[in-house]
Amino acid sequence: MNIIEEKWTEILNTVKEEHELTDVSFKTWLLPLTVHTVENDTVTILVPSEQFITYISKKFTLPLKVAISEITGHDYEIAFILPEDVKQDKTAAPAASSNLGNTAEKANLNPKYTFDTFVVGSNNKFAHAASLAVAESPGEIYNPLFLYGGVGLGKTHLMHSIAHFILERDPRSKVLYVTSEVFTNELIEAIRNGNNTTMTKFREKYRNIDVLLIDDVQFIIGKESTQEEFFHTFNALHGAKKQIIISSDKPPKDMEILEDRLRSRFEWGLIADISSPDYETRMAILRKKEELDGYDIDKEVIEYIARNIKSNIRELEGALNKIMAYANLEKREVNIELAEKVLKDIISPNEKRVITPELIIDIVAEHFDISASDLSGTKRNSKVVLPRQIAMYLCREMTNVTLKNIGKCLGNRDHTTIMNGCSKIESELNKNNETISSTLDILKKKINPGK
Ligand SMILES: Nc1ncnc2c1ncn2[C@@H]1O[C@H](COP(=O)(O)OP(=O)(O)OP(=O)(O)O)[C@@H](O)[C@H]1O
Repeated sequence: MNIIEEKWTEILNTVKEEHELTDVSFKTWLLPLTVHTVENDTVTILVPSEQFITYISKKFTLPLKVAISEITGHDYEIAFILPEDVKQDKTAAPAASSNLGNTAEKANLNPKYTFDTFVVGSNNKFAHAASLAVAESPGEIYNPLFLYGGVGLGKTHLMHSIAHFILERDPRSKVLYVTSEVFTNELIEAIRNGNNTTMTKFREKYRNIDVLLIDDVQFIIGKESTQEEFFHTFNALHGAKKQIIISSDKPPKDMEILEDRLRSRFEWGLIADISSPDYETRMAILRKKEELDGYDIDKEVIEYIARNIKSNIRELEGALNKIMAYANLEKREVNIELAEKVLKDIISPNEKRVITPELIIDIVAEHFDISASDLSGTKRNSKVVLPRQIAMYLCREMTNVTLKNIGKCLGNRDHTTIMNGCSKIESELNKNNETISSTLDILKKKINPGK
């Protein structure tokens, strides 16, 4: 064993300390690196993944060189090699330092969605590494970063993680996270006001930032003026080397009615997908949630959930929450019998999603960032009234449940209240209220992703 191999752990730890790498960066980039050869004063380092050799070489060549020199007292050149090129001795480009943005503003982020709480599995390994690379060097390497995957698989969680990471490193950075729904609604509002000031304000908000994260971009596709405005926003930010991160339910090539000029822009940077988690990842996610929420649950119960809920992590977490809520309410022990009882509506034998008022209420509440009990409660402020009417409307549209029973699920309201709520939404739709209609489209898709 040569001195570099002998001191490899110390070298990596020195890079970590001197460059203040977080544990997640250290684990993702440095720990997987191993010494391949040391010859002619060159250390060749084996990088396990092809996708990130450019990033690793750009980011870590110099720090590794310095750490090696400090620890061994001797200067070495650094080269990188991939497993498939081991015999061909292919090397990568030298390093450059990174440089983050400046001035202030905090985005609207969920504090729980960070890299630390994100479980990495084979389904999201690439998307996670791509997100971390962008978080570490916004605007520099992969621009835009386009994340895609099915409903509830962690796209939003990753986007928020990137935003938190950037803001933690540089609190002055202007980071803005919005759903495409918010972008569309603000644009509709600005156009509706019909004066230049509101449009100028809208443009200032979206173009005068360092990092724009736009979630669920599929919902702006086909909306002409939103697409047009987004195109110009994209160009302005990209041209100024500002980072853009986009999420969608499918890759740009499969977005049928996407304009070609936007499609090609979406494909400029890096496209990374998230697929459904395998059993081990589902177990790890449930374990993580158990740890974060301070639960102590029987392994059998966790395994039961992981075995039966396969394609949506939101549902996976929802199942655990439901069991815990039920156990608390009924003061019952959390065991497999309880899990089977509580989850019987979710876990149907043919795995078809059963659309119930409870499911609709949960999804509407989450969408509007309020609790399900707010929806069925008696509060009458603007934050809950519209979501409640929307929940009533969707329950009637998407289930065969009677008005009376919908009323029961929504805090024992009588059937005329439900009818009135539905009529309010219908009359908005008749007035071509685009905001409500796009919100309903999004919610229907969340409730019934297969449709
Ligand atoms: N790998 C993961 N580790 C831990 N939690 C995860 C992971 N992936 C998803 N989750 C959790 O699952 C839930 C749903 O994830 P998220 O909202 O990010 O999905 P999404 O892909 O954006 O869904 P949608 O298509 O509906 O917008 C969140 O509570 C999130 O924290």
